Formats: sequence, structure tokens, C-alpha cells
Amino acid sequence: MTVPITYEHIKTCKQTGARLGRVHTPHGTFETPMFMPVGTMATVKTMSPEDLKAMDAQIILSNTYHLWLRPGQDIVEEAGGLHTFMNWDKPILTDSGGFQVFSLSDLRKIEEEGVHFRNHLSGEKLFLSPEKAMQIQHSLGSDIMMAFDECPPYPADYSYMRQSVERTSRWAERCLTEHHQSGKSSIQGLFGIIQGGEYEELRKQSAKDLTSLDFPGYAVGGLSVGEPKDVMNRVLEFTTPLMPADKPRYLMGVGSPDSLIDGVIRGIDMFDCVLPTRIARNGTCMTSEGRLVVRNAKFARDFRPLDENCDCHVCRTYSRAYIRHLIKCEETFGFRLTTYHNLYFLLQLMKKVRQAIMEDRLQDFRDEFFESYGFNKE
Ligand SMILES: CC(C)(C)OC(=O)NCc1c[nH]c2nc(N)[nH]c(=O)c12
Ligand SMILES: [Zn+2]
Repeated sequence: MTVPITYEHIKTCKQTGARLGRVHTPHGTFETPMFMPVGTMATVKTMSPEDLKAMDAQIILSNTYHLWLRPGQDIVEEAGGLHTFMNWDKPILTDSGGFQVFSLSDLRKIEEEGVHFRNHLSGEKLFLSPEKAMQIQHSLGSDIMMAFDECPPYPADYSYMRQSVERTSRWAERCLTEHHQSGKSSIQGLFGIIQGGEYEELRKQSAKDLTSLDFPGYAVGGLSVGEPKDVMNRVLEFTTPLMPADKPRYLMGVGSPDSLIDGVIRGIDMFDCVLPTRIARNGTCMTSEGRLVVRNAKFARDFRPLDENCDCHVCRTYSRAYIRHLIKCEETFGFRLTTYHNLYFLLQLMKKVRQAIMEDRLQDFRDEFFESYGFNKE
């Protein structure tokens, strides 16, 4: 049976545990470490596929729960699948909807069979199970599907977290069974998701359960849920070594520039986060000197680019004064400019990280970047 997702390890940085690699999928190959722009409703908000290709985005994310609600996976399937529907012919990863159910719907009831909750738009009663989450992702035709998991709130007590991990492991097995029965397992890959919160014993249990099932890749879930950064780093330090070295490791929901670099150093290959696109829409930009809130009055007559060290189209063409004006007027073009720059900034950061791994100098790169961006060095 052909395995649709394969990981090619290129090298490990001699200064850190970071790895350089490639992931091969039915819609092409992407380099790792890699940041994946989030396109929840089958669009990376305000970006066209051409914009995304211009900034060398190599894989994007979409979402089972949201596309199930609108427009419905049947319509996407009739369109020929998500790649055709949204005109994106490179790799797509879909999140399973588990996390969205736990974060969007308050009226929910978790049972062994699945989760009962209300449609966050209409209030109608809905039910999502591991099997249903797989069926939706099969209709969407994503290259990488995610198992249906429970992402518990932070903090969660040990006994609740243990029950949750054991159920998530049983759900993972049901996802794999459904996936193999679908006849799609040669053209779509399924990643398992390790949970367990900040508890080392539960992370070990979750990793053991999931790696005993044969997934082509594994994610670390349940982080970036409000825990301090040193807690995230500690959890990664004892979790990534439990994950197969010959398969991609994906840290879900991360993140900010410092968390990306610190995640790579601890062996993570793939990241996704709504941060760059979300803060762009309220006029906050990531720059090499830290965050810049371009809507701030002090930029009214500032005709420099957002970031003088950025060579993106936006920074070569438009000024802070102009972008501030557009954002203040709620002009959509303003959101396009801040979004384009923020995504370009993170994709460029990952490109520099890959280069630093190639040159065995990622720790030095981290220190230089933290200094200029304004992060306190540990
Ligand atoms: C609160 C934010 C979104 C920042 O982070 C998280 O919740 N982080 C965890 C997370 C993000 N996406 C996921 N998908 C799934 N299936 N499971 C998860 O645990 C997560
Ligand atoms: Zn720029």
C-alpha cells in the first residue's frame, strides 16, 4: 500500500536538536521546518493563491468543522475537492474539528461515541465523532488529515486529563480504522495527535498509545492554550524524543516568532497559527525589531516601510503612513498589506531557520534574533 506522506531527513543541526527535512505529499513536497498559513474557510483571509505562491507558502491549513458547517463537505466534494474548490494545487492539511468544537461551542457534551454540541452560528444541535471527522476530511481531499482528539482546557487536573488522553487514544484508533476502510489511505495521510497537557506521565502514555498505531506523522496538541512559554518548552523537551525521528512532528497552534524558533530547537518540523493573519487585521505587524502597531498615531507621517529589513512587495512599495491610513479607514486593502507582510515575515523566518540548521548555527541565530526582536534571552 503506497504511503501518501513520507518524511525525508536531510540533516540535524550540530548546535541544537533541530532537523532539516522535506515532507513528500500527493500534492508536492514542502521543506521543514515550515510554517503553515491558516485558511479556515478555504481561504487564507485576504490572500489570493497567487499572493501565497509569491511568498513561497508551501502548505496551508483548512478546517473540518468550519467547512462542514459552511459550505458543507458535499459541495466541496462536488467541486472536485478542496484543492480545486479554492484553486490551491500544493499540499493542504485539515484540522479535524475536535479542537474547534472544544473552543467554539460551550454547550457541548463529550461521550465515548463523540461530541454533542451546538452549531456556533445557528445554535442547532450537532454531533461529531471520529468516524464523521474522517468522512468529512475524505470529502475535502486534504493531503494530511488530523485525528479527532479532545484538546482539554488549560489548566486541567490530572484525573480529567488522564481520562481525556485515554479517550483520545481510543478515538485515534477509530480514526485509523475508518481511514483504512475508506479506500483513501493511499492518497490521503492521517496524523495522530499527542495530548496530555503539562503532565509528563500522560504525554508518555499518549505518545506510546499513538506511536503503537502506525501514523505517517504525529502532532503535539494541547499546547499554546495559555500556558507560560517555559511550560510549553518543558513539555516539548520530554515529548518530542518520544515521537518517531523518521516522521514529521507538528506543533499545533504555534505561533509567535520566539515559540517557532524554540519549537524547532526542540525537534518540531511543522507549525500553524492564526496569529500573523489575526493581528494583521487589527493593524499589528511583526518586524525584525519586534511588533509594530501601524495604526498608532506616531506613524501618521512615517514614510518608511513597515520593516526596513524586509524585502517583501509591501515593504518595497508602501509606507507606514499609507498603511496606517488604510487601516484607520478599515480599508480591506490595508488588511491585505499587513497580512501579506506578516505571513512573508514568518515564512522568511523559517527560511532563515532552515539556513541556520544547514550551517549548524541555529543557537547563534536564536540569540541574534531574540536580541533584535526584543525577546529576553534566557
Ligand atoms: C488556543 C490555540 C488555538 C492558540 O492553541 C491551541 O488550542 N493549541 C492546541 C491546538 C490547536 N489546534 C489544534 N487542533 C487539534 N485537533 N488539537 C489541538 O490540541 C489543537
Ligand atoms: Zn515586508
